[in-house]
Amino acid sequence: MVEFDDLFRRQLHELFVWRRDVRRFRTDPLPDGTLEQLIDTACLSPSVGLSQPWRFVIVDDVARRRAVIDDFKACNADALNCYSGERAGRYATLKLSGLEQAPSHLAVFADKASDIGHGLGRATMPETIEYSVVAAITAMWLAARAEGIGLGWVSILNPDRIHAILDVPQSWKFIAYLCIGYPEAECDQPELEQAKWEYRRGADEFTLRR
Ligand SMILES: Cc1cc2c(cc1C)N(C[C@H](O)[C@H](O)[C@H](O)COP(=O)(O)O)c1[nH]c(=O)[nH]c(=O)c1N2
Repeated sequence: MVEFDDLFRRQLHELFVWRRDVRRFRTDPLPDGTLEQLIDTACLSPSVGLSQPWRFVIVDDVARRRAVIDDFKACNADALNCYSGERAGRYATLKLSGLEQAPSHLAVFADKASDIGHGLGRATMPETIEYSVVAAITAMWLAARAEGIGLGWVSILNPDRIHAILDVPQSWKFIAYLCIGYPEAECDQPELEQAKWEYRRGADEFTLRR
């Protein structure tokens, strides 16, 4: 039996407040085994039917990393074209990935074909496989922050292209490309809020009672 006290609860809250999506990394590598430990922790996450559909690809190969960076640049240029006027100007100033500096790259997929869990819980909602992988990424995000490690989620990518670059099974659906490393700075405010792109709203805006 494990119990958590008030100090732990306060610190856990601070962990939530100080977790950031990080785009600005120091280039020094993580200590050996750190990434594997974070993956171990992520694997403690809930998953539909205990399906454990997360699949992790540690991307060390320089040519594959370069191809991912090129894909990000192309997708980000396309994304910029979707805006006009002042919003476009602001988008152009945003830093939306730390791919060039982050010492570790981790791609995360959902295995749609795995029989682990025997289909429990997903007959009516097959997308719960993807939800389970996102739950694991969130756990990893918090676990990393607790170690002083930053994580940045990059989604401005072409999933088919990432699939080809990383040469993974067809049944794997691309979920996330994560940049991981020590952050240049800590902050309790989202970078997009600092850049006045969007602001964090109160929970009452998103909560209904019925
Ligand atoms: C599914 C998904 C996908 C992305 C993100 C997040 C999530 C959940 N975020 C990070 C996002 O911008 C960030 O979480 C919010 O701005 C809030 O900031 P904090 O995470 O609280 O620092 C993100 N950030 C970024 O710079 N480039 C990106 O491609 C993405 N993609």
